[in-house]
Amino acid sequence: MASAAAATTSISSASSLPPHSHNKLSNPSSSSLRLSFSNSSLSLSLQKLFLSSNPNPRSSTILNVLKTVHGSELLSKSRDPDPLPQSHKPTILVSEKLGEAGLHLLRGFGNVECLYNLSQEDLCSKIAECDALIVRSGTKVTRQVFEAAKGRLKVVGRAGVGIDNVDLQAATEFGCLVVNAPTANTIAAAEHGIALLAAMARNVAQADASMKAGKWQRNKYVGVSLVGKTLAIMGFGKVGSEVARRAKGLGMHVIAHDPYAPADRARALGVELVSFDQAIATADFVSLHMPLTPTTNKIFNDATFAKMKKGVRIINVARGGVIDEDALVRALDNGTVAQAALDVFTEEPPSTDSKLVQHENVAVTPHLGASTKEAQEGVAVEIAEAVVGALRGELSATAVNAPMVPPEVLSELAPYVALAEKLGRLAVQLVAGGSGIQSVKVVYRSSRDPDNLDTRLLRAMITKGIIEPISDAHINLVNADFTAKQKGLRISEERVVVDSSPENPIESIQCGCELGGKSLILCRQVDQPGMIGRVGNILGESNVNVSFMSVGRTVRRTKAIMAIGVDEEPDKDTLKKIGEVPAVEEFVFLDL
Ligand SMILES: NC(=O)C1=CN([C@@H]2O[C@H](COP(=O)(O)OP(=O)(O)OC[C@H]3O[C@@H](n4cnc5c(N)ncnc54)[C@H](O)[C@@H]3O)[C@@H](O)[C@H]2O)C=CC1
Ligand SMILES: O=C(O)C(=O)COP(=O)(O)O
Repeated sequence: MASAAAATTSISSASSLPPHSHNKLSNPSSSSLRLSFSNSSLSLSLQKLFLSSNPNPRSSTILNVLKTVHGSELLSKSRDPDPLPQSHKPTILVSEKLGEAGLHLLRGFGNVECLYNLSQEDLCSKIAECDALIVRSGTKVTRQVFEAAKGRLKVVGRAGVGIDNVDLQAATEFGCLVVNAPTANTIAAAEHGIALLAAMARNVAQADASMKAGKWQRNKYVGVSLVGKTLAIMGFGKVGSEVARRAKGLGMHVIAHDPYAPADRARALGVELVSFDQAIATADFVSLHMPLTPTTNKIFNDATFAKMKKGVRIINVARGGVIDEDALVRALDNGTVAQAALDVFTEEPPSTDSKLVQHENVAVTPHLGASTKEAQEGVAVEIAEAVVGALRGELSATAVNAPMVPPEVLSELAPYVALAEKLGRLAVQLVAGGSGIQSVKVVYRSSRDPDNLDTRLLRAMITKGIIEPISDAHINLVNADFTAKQKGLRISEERVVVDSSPENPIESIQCGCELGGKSLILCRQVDQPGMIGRVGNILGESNVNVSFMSVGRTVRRTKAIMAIGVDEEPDKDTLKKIGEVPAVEEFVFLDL
């Protein structure tokens, strides 16, 4: 835990002091409920209560958070922050070959089991004993795997980039974090792309096979030059950019298509960003570097091959699934595509009689893009660190299904993170007695330009705080949003620019909870025995049914507040009797 800087939270009504409040204080307009945070503990100190009997049924109560310094266990299953008995180390299953440096790191933290080539059935029966699973591209982590884990699996680490072999939706629903290792194999994949490009242009693979078959076919294997040719990079991310940089060095004219890539990054490399159709229509070589997603699935098909320049050459070190392989065979047969160099396939390994693999104008490698010694050691360490961090409950910068926050944003927001969760938790418990919230509005006040304020993490933490007290499921950062949506809870955000020190990324956070169909008596009183009974009796005598009650205090025998949910509105006499209880300083009836 980081050392504590005191922080203040204030609670106030969304509306101005209403005419129906019952206030025994001299200066009602300045009243507020103050909560202070110190280290990870939350203490509540009532100063003045500022309450409203708002005729508007959608009145909201707002918690304002200023700053604090906190550490936090962000990803632990927080009902049980340390679900493993202290004596037991976590079990980490490694289902594909991983570099030794990564294994060493993992062994220093948990019990590591390396079991390669497991069938789905064996994986499903093993997974219930595991806290973490580390895979590469060869293991299918399906919904059945998450179901079979029975809630124990906390993290799946993908030792590489592509996570198309992991069912992310299922992982999220089961609250299982998925992390990957997005940077360590970039250069290896880019170099393999360039190797395939050059080898294809000069028929290296085919000529090699021919010579080994005893032939000397100099005329058959005349190639094409790269210099001056146009290369279209499809997917201008990490690998695509590195391929572009290298291709420029070979004297190629490089264009790229990527709907999400910033133009200035392309410009800096001397690459022109163009539309999909423009890229494929003008390129002599097309190199694929986009992820496999529902949008990119078979994006290269009969229709797209037909738009390509006759005699185009295709390189794929991304994913086999982005190409309709039958369509590629047709395009190779009719000469639309002159050659293809493929590292990846829809089914891996492809069948030995695959027409594509056997095609004389196709060169293939068995998914070797990331397979250099350097990349494999790097990936292993990158994923081991991410998995160990996740098992410790830390936030991961490479989380795939939880808010991914760049390290610099993470360090800047760290003081607010734990507090944001407490804010949500407090809002739901204090305001709604644990239920009945329909929507939540979070307002961030900051001197920053709203586009410069990454609030995904804070939003997720607030959601976790709100959902956990009203859900039976284990809630963590991964499934908080999903569970909120399932409960029909709407969460909206607003960023307000204020004039404050630019050093602080956030001046305040407000969390407003809108309730539906609730009636509430909020009461501030001297903390003394019998208060719950006295107020309860008054309500009981008037046949007013209590739906929930929560009490908080700051200093023993000094000040307390009480929130009482009621099924029906108490009449004036009943409210008067509550006001006449000597220890009650202020109270209000809210029809929300
Ligand atoms: N063959 C191998 O061993 C390896 C394969 N890969 C594959 O390469 C892919 C790219 O890796 P990185 O560059 O590290 O990922 P990245 O995330 O840095 O780049 C992917 C780029 O594709 C873009 N993109 C998304 N949808 C697109 C679309 N419809 N059209 C065009 N562009 C689109 C994204 O905006 C992004 O810029 C990975 O998803 C993985 O599948 C990565 C490493 C090794
Ligand atoms: O990182 C990627 O996306 C890859 O395709 C590498 O896959 P691999 O880890 O070699 O099975």
